[in-house]
Amino acid sequence: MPERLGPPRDTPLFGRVALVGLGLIGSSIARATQRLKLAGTLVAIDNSEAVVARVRDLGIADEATTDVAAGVKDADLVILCVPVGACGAVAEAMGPSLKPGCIVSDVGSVKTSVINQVQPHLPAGVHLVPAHPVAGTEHSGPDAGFATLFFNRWCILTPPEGADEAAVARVNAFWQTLGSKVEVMTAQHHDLVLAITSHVPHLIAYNIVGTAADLETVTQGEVIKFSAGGFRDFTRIAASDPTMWRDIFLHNKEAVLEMLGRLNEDIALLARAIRWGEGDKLFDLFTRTRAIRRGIISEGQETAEPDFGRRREGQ
Ligand SMILES: NC(=O)C1=CN([C@@H]2O[C@H](COP(=O)(O)OP(=O)(O)OC[C@H]3O[C@@H](n4cnc5c(N)ncnc54)[C@H](O)[C@@H]3O)[C@@H](O)[C@H]2O)C=CC1
Ligand SMILES: O=C(O)C(=O)Cc1ccc(O)cc1
Repeated sequence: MPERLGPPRDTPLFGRVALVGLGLIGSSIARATQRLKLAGTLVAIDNSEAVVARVRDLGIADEATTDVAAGVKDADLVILCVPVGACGAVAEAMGPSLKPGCIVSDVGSVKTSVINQVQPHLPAGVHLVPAHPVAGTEHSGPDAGFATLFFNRWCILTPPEGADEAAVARVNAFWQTLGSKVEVMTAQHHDLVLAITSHVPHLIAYNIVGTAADLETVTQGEVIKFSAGGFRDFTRIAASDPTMWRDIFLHNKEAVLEMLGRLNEDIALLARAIRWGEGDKLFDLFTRTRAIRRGIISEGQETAEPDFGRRREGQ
């Protein structure tokens, strides 16, 4: 397995690529696209003047603008890298400027809602191929991105029924060139899987850090001083961007509530086992979960170091 991104391409995969939203994910795609020469021209679009100015300073795109309609004009590939709740408004603003044959994709952590928000605003002949790179950190903004973020990570494509196969293949090739392993599934299935593997874990982290902060009998100093590994890991997750995560929960409501219901039932069973001294029940569960963790590591999905350590591999 190669440890680094491949060499730059002789010919770009796409002519004009427009990224909307140059935060952690958008700026990581920009850096990798530049390094691998995946685009003839790379356009950065963000509604924040400060972000556009920073992108120019960093030199991670050929053009940078706050004008989404102008920025996507003549684009062959547009990737929405904004919070999921902003996708509909961006699609509405850019729809009339998209050229026929253009591929519109995104990186949202929720898929059904993004498809429902975006599809109605796309003119005929424009292809929607939603994507979700399952890679990230708790940091945000254009300075947080790095070119190797997607290397050896999964990227899930959720093409709607009847999606243009050639467009799906091109988006697949794009993510593979960024170093991702690509899997295709329905948006509904994606939202269910990610609810339990990503969304509910983040909710638990936000909750436990909030609960610890509200305790009256334990001081904040003690929480910080005696943070064992588990709590420290939760605080990293709970430092993730509030706008992004608010949108994820509001836009994956059904799946998250379904998984939370299951979780509540299972936590009640654990509480009962503790109350009644049923050590064998606790032991059996902890043995099963240890095997799951070891399976994840041996499949190479997780390194000994957490995600943010990957930054040291280089920009
Ligand atoms: N942060 C993570 O670890 C991951 C995030 N994602 C998804 O990627 C997307 C982006 O997340 P991040 O890069 O972390 O966020 P971020 O907060 O770092 O960047 C978002 C950028 O979008 C811009 N923006 C917001 N609304 C806009 C609009 N209406 N028009 C133009 N620009 C707009 C903001 O100014 C900001 O620069 C989200 O949908 C998130 O669910 C997916 C995988 C991992
Ligand atoms: O920082 C972490 O541990 C993450 O879980 C990053 C992350 C956040 C959102 C996604 O949709 C995918 C990955």
